[in-house]
Amino acid sequence: MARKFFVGGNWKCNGTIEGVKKIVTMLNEAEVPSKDVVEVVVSPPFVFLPLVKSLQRPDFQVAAQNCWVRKGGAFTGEISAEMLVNLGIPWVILGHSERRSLLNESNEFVGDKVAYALSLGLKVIACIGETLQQRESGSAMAVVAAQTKAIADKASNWANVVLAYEPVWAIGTGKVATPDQAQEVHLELRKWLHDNVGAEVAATTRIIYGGSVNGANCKELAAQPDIDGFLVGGASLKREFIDIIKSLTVKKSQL
Ligand SMILES: O=C[C@H](O)COP(=O)(O)O
Repeated sequence: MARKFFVGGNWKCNGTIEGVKKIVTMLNEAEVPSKDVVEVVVSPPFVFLPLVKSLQRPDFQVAAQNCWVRKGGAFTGEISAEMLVNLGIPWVILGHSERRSLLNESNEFVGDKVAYALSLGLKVIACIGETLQQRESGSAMAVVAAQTKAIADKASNWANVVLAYEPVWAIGTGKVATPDQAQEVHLELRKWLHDNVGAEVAATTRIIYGGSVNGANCKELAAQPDIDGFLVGGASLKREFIDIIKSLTVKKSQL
């Protein structure tokens, strides 16, 4: 089964009502491949989710940027997975490196979150990635394997998981991984899934890349055989996000 190209736009902690409306209008007017070819999911901050969902074109979907690890209740400031389901939000980003590093989310905590969100029927963009220090010390693959294992240990339904490889050193830095660097990790991750979860999951799970993706570098990355799309930060707030949505041409493996 072919893996459908996936492009996520993570707006992070940005936006105003006016700004959000402008981005949605820009995306609504864009000519892009059909949803049978590319799956587009934009992730505004929680407070703008209903607005974006109500204004956005029907072929695009929305994602929350986080949710609580268990059933909601007395957890001031948190948003529960149940609430996302209630609002009809189909996707949630979990384990983003900004949450792992700034809010001390551990591998196990992220694994629990992924499992709980999946158990309620949400689809999950699960983020993993190594720091520069970890890459330079040669432990990049061990780090992403441990992060993936914490998810795999608890995840029930891989059909609803997109794995986002986001090297921390490439996030918001303008320092994108080279297509070869990204492909190398994606291929290793697919092998890890094959050996530890199963051949079917390895063949069908989308592994997307994030970290300084923009309109200029997206095509070469998208041509790599194991890069199944992108999770885009800064550029998802700009017109070039449309170029990224359209970046899938012919895979290197198909040439
Ligand atoms: O979730 C998106 C990533 O953090 C990438 O962000 P960036 O495209 O601004 O580097």
